[in-house]
Amino acid sequence: MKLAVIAGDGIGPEVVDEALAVLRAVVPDVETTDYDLGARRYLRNGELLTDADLESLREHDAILLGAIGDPRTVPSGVLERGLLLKMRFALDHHVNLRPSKRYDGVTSPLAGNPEIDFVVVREGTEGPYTGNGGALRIGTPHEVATEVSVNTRYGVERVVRNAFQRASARRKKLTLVHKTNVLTFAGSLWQRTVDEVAPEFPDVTTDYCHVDAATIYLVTDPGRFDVIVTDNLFGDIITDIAAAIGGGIGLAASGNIDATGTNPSMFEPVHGSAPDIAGQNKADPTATILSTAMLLRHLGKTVEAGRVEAAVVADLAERGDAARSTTEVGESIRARL
Ligand SMILES: NC(=O)c1ccc[n+]([C@@H]2O[C@H](COP(=O)([O-])OP(=O)(O)OC[C@H]3O[C@@H](n4cnc5c(N)ncnc54)[C@H](O)[C@@H]3O)[C@@H](O)[C@H]2O)c1
Ligand SMILES: CC(C)[C@H](C(=O)O)[C@@H](O)C(=O)O
Ligand SMILES: [Mg+2]
Repeated sequence: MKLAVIAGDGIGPEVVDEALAVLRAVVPDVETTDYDLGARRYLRNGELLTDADLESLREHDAILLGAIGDPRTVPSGVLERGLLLKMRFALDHHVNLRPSKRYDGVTSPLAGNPEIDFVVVREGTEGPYTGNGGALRIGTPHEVATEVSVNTRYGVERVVRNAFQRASARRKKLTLVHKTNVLTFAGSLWQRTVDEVAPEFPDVTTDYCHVDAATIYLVTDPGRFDVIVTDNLFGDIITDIAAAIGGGIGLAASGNIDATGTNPSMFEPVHGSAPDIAGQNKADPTATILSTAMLLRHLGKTVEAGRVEAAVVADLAERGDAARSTTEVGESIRARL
């Protein structure tokens, strides 16, 4: 198994260290290649993600990433767009898979500590993320900025079909989250695509929620969701809510998947570089460890993935509220493998 490792910025290296130690314990012969990508390299030589980096990343079975972005030293968007999004787009990571699950022993901030178990299939290569737009008369009172959302039938259909497949393998309910009452061009394309793919999955019930209402239901009635399919930006926003209700951003894992298998998929925590706690051994590495389990499962290493998940589940069941350091959590999970 050849794994590319991008520790990245802020807490990235801290959480990735713990995840790699877990991974090495279950797959001792994993071959890793470290990539110096992120703020340090950008500030040193201006490089973000070169063609050579991409070519080399493609030689791996999968990519593990910590976090990208260092708002204290690099202007917002430079690393996020020029590196992270460039990689997701270049490697055609169209399925951004973000499960939300409240594990036993974890307390949700929601009243009654409800069971939470749904998956967001976030489109990963289109929407308002494509960089299609611009600004005129910058800095003047007449400045105009546009950020165009790109939605193609091809791009929407492939994630919708992927989401149906996942729903069919789960509780058989698919909810489209969008804003069809206002974003009528894109909304119509998404809704029609869901309606047209639905007959291929007669066992799956479909539902629709405007994204604003979805934020209500996520905190009042998360049990109504099984699989959510949504666009890139709505998916970004609701998966931070999904992380929070599931017990915290430190537990939320994700996969950026090229479902065709042409390019290596990339696994990373949902959270960012958390500059407020970076370098303090405070970040929870659980999200990155669970992302590693997703990576193993994606590569067909189901036994190893199951071992990692079981160790995390056992640790969470007994974790309690006492604050633990990054390294303590990592050690505790490894001890339970
Ligand atoms: N995929 C990524 O690499 C990714 C994702 C989100 C944000 N970012 C970038 O990260 C930087 C910081 O962004 P932000 O502050 O909006 O979001 P963030 O996710 O980094 O932090 C939000 C809050 O969550 C906390 N947090 C995050 N991860 C945690 C963990 N593992 N354990 C405990 N607490 C944790 C932080 O301390 C902070 O209070 C920005 O540059 C942003 O663009 C990158
Ligand atoms: C850093 C940013 C580009 C990224 C996104 O918006 O996809 C992040 O917020 C995430 O959720 O992975
Ligand atoms: Mg986000």
